[in-house]
Amino acid sequence: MRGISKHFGQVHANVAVDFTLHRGEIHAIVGENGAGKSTLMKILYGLYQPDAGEIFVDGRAVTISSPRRAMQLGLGMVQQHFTLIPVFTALQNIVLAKEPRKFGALLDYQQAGEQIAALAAQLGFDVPLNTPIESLPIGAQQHTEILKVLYHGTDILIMDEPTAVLAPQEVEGLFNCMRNLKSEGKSLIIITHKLDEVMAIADTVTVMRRGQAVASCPINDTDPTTLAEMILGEPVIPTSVTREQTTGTTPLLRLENATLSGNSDTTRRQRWKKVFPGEIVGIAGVEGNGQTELVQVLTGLRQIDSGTFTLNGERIAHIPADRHRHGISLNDRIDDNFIIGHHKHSRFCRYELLQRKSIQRYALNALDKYQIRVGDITDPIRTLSGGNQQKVVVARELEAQPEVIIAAHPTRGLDIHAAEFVHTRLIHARNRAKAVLLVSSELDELLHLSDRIAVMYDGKIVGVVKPSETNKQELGALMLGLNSNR
Ligand SMILES: Nc1ncnc2c1ncn2[C@@H]1O[C@H](COP(=O)(O)OP(=O)(O)OP(=O)(O)O)[C@@H](O)[C@H]1O
Repeated sequence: MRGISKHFGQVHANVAVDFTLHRGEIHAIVGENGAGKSTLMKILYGLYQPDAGEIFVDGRAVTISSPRRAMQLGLGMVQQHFTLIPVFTALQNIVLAKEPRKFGALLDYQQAGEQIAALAAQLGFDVPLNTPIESLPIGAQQHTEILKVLYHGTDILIMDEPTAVLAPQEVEGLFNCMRNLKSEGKSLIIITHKLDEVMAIADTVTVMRRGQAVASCPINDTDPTTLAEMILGEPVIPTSVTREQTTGTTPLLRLENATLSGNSDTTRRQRWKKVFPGEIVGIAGVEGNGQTELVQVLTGLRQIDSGTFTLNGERIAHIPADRHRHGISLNDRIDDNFIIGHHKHSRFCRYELLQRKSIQRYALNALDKYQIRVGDITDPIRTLSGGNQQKVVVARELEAQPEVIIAAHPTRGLDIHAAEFVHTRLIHARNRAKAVLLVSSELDELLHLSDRIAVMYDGKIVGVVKPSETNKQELGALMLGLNSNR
């Protein structure tokens, strides 16, 4: 890609970007939220047209007018938010738009199924091909996306933050798959905010800052500190927050012997849970072990079948795991998204009328505080980069002075700087005697923030440990149900 530029209104998302990918290379793209990474890749995949610049594939100048054209050129993309059809099976999704036929007209799923099962086995994927996508865990959905892209004959695979939704164990599986594809001569582009992942998987790294590609080098010529500095454009100064001694003794949130029937016939049994004021309780677990249901109960989205659940706080913040479904209203304005759920507050609404000026002032203030860069505050929130959308959710929830904070993967998709900012805010909330329940798939985040970590396995809390008295190995074992004697 040479001299690629793209603007949206006032925002210059890409400014004269040069980007080169070699055959058989894994190339990482890093940069702050809103730096222009997704835009560059969407241009390569034909989702956006550049204002200026040229694209060459195999040395040939090409115009990529649509994803269909991109696919013809051997380009495939797994986007931040999957594009699968929930009610279709994995197999139906994979073959969509390239259905195998026999006798010219009849669909031949069997032949396609065999071919795809062989491909899945080769990559080490375990995808139940005949299950509807909506019933599959997120890791299997991602495998389906990858299989779909490869089934369509991809030489260049683009993945936008593929690890953001994966548990640590699944990340290793994805990396193995990437290495396999590379050894077959395929070329891969991965966008990620995690610099240890860049160091582990990439051959080359390109750094983007404010729409420009500011550096590109072999991975052996750099290190995480240098990369972080290039991303920010200034030396990284770690912030430190003091964890104050807090003394509350009345639990703000308590579950006792609570049971909840799952969607299938499993019974979720929460043995014990209480969160004192001024405490961060981390919830660790491999996805699908009851964390989602726990959050649903705590936020009132589902009722328990038996046992007790008490909540002593009045104001509860909820940072949901799936921001597109539960966190924001994609087609609504950015400023309106800042007050969803608080819109009846006298500050924003009088005589049943929204107070536009006051809402805008509030939103502008939050944008500034959380360093969210936007073109126009009245634009639909879907025009923001993924990380900036997440920042809006976090800002809205934390700025409402909640007493209890239920945060599921609050830093998912955030750059290092923004993630650190959110961590600081959660610790501040804790120091001010708020109760925080933090669900995260990142053990480092849990160990860094939590006062206690509860590990979930098969719908139960199988252990509660203090970060100072445990380590990743022990947590990992508990998460796999191997050691539940604590
Ligand atoms: N469809 C669009 N309409 C308007 N603005 C857009 C659109 N798509 C992207 N932008 C803007 O372009 C800029 C770059 O966004 P982009 O999604 O490329 O960033 P990114 O580096 O991928 O960020 P993140 O790490 O948060 O995903 C942002 O300021 C974003 O708001």
